[in-house]
Amino acid sequence: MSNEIIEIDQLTKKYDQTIAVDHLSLSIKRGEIFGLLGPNGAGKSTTILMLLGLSEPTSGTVKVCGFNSTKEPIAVKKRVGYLPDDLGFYESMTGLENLVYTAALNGIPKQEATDRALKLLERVGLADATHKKAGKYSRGMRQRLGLADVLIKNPDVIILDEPTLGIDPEGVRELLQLIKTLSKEEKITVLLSSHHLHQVQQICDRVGLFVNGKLLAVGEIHELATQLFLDKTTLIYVETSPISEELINQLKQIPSIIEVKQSNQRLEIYCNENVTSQIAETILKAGASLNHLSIKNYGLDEIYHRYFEGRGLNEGQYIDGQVKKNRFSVSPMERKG
Ligand SMILES: Nc1ncnc2c1ncn2[C@@H]1O[C@H](COP(=O)(O)OP(=O)(O)OP(=O)(O)O)[C@@H](O)[C@H]1O
Repeated sequence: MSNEIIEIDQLTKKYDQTIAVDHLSLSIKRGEIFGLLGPNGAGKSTTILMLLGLSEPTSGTVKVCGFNSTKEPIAVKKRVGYLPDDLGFYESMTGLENLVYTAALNGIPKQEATDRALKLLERVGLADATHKKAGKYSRGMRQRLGLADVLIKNPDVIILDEPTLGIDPEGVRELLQLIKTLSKEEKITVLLSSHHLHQVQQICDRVGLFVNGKLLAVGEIHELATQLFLDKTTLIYVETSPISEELINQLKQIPSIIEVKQSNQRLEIYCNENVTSQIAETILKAGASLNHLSIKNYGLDEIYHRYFEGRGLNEGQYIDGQVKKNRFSVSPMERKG
């Protein structure tokens, strides 16, 4: 089997006047954890539905494990586990019974299903709740049961839509760690659709920034910053005095520095690598005092805020006015994390 588990080629979906997905091309490798990140209405759910063979593309193709999702949806469904954001269980059945039921739907013999379900309940930290009714599970427990439920058929790919919705921060950390461990140990490919930048940043190997049906950028987080900000990926804050025109010009001579902005006694220096030592040397040589120096590499929330919320250095890159109105949710707690 090819190393590319998900292959999307020029995928397009139109609903009347709306282009929900617009000539999307993307490949995801076996064992990769890929974050599909985008504001409401970006086209994430539509893409997932086409991947699962539940919605027909207007044009283009999508293949999962080598099978065309549109033409061979049953083969695709056998290999893909999908955890929607509003998963449902039989409330009066226990965790174990729910898993065995799903296994039966997937043609797994009863004894094998029970053995596998018990192992999975242990794996997702629900061993103590094996015989408890699903209706009595907390939100976090339900999500973990959901994960066990998608894993029971031994999928090659799992698609998770906002898997941490409604879970407390500790539960979120545990669930994300569990997803990561499972993916790495079992070589399961994970497609994680989310608004939560910090969570995506914690576990994804690569991220696609999706807006208005198009992928604006795709790559590892540091690559995204480079793609979106044309190399102004590192920001160094300096407090020094006195700040003279001459000092600013000398700093601009350092090769990796792209822009120097001054506000009062503070300089914001945009560059494409860490040049703190050259900056310190230049300031001290100029006879100025160095009071503060710190470096900031961009995480996803800065990437988002700089790119979409008017703080961008390259504001001409806005796709259209709508992009600015959209918001990803970054809770205060996530920002701190
Ligand atoms: N069945 C449908 N009929 C008409 N338009 C639709 C339909 N489903 C989605 N759309 C439109 O397609 C666009 C993409 O929607 P989609 O649900 O894929 O976005 P999303 O990124 O999943 O958003 P969210 O994060 O809110 O779930 C939106 O403009 C939406 O209104």
